[in-house]
Amino acid sequence: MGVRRILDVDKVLERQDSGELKRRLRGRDLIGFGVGIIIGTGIFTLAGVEAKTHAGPAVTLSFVIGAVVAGLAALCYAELASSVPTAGSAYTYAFATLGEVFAWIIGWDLLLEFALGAAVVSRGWSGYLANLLGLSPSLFGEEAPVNIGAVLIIAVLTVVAVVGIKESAFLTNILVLVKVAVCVLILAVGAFYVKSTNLTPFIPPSQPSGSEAATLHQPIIQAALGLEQSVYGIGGVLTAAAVVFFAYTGFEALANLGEETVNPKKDLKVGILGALFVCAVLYLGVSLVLTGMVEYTTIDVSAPLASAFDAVGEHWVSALISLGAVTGLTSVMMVELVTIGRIGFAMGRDGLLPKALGTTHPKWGTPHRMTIGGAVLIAILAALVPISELSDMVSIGALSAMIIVALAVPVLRRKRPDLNRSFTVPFSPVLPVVAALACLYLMLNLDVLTWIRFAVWLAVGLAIYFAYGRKHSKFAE
Ligand SMILES: NC(=[NH2+])NCCC[C@H](N)C(=O)O
Repeated sequence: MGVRRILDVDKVLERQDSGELKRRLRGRDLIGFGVGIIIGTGIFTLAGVEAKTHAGPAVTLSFVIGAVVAGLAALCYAELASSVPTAGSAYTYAFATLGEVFAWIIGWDLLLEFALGAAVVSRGWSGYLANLLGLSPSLFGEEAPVNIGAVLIIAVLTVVAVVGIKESAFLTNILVLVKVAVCVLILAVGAFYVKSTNLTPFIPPSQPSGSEAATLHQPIIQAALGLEQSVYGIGGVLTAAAVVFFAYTGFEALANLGEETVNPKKDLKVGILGALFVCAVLYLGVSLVLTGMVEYTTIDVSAPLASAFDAVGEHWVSALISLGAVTGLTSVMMVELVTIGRIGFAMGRDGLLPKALGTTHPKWGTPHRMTIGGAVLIAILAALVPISELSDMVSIGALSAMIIVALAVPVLRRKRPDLNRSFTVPFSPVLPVVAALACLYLMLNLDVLTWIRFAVWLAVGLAIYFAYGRKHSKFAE
């Protein structure tokens, strides 16, 4: 009993027609949402930071590794999202394959990923805006006791998310056009300033890291095996790959839009794989241009791309980059808020969260209670806590959900061979297992402190499940 409560896939499919959420999204909107949440701080900041500190010019290789792992996971998401379209994504897939307690843990994990994603990005947004408009750092900067900028942007975007999915898609599409244009501009202008001397040696030789990092800040695999700490070399490229993986996370949000897509069987797979592909191409280009323009040891980590263009006298490009970053981060938060609403809605509908959260607004057709509730928590967090360094928590959350999703692919094929699958991962079960192992490997390259925080989060989640969800679940009735 209990642990083995499994949600019947046919029940999930029946809900397709419940009409609680409104089917208003087309393929173009999904690509917009996908690119909207994917391109953000990862490419604007982390690429430069990791080139300087871990990988040198080979940070482009780290982005290739990240793209391959994200691509494998995306194939698995594409299969499940197009065969079992739902607002719950990984949470629902886990419910249909592994059972309720796993579903709860994954749902809890996704809430962490998307809430922290929004909170971390809102603080970054506030800082960029302050730079762009010369606003006071005591209200908008990291040192602000209450980060007003972060709260304001979350509040505004929450209104849009509540009013409608079509409105959210419209705003996201516009923001995405601006940020993609800025990325293309970086490539077009930057290409003229690439010097091959900056790119050689492409993989700087491995060297002992100057300072011994405290155990808490070592990759858990290094700490566990007592490996010597070093930077650059192949090891540095892999460490950087785990960090820049953050840049690819977020595409999973599309799998939460299955009940709002006009033609989910066709459009979800195209959206997930298409958005990731577009972003990967841009990332590889931008990271190559950045490391080709600036000698990696001299990268300015506070604004790597903008200062690279300032250094060559192209100040107009650097101004547009700041604009691209602000619009880019706005769309990331927009999609995070939309997604939080759907995940909590799906969990509330099953009774694992309060049932009131699992309802939609009669007029707007959005999960308004969960969206507003989630946004309030995000705003409080972003206002008061300097959480910028928590981006690794977002990655660990995304990676662990990806592992479950990858494993759910072969499990669901065995349980329900009859399902109408409009897309299938090639070479299952080999490819899904490789995907899961690759995600696990990147997780092991995240630091000890991130693992401890993650374990605490999951423990709190389990406690809540046994105190609340287990009794209130629809399956307990
Ligand atoms: N839910 C998430 N994974 N959110 C984080 C998205 C981060 C985005 N990929 C970036 O580079 O800024």
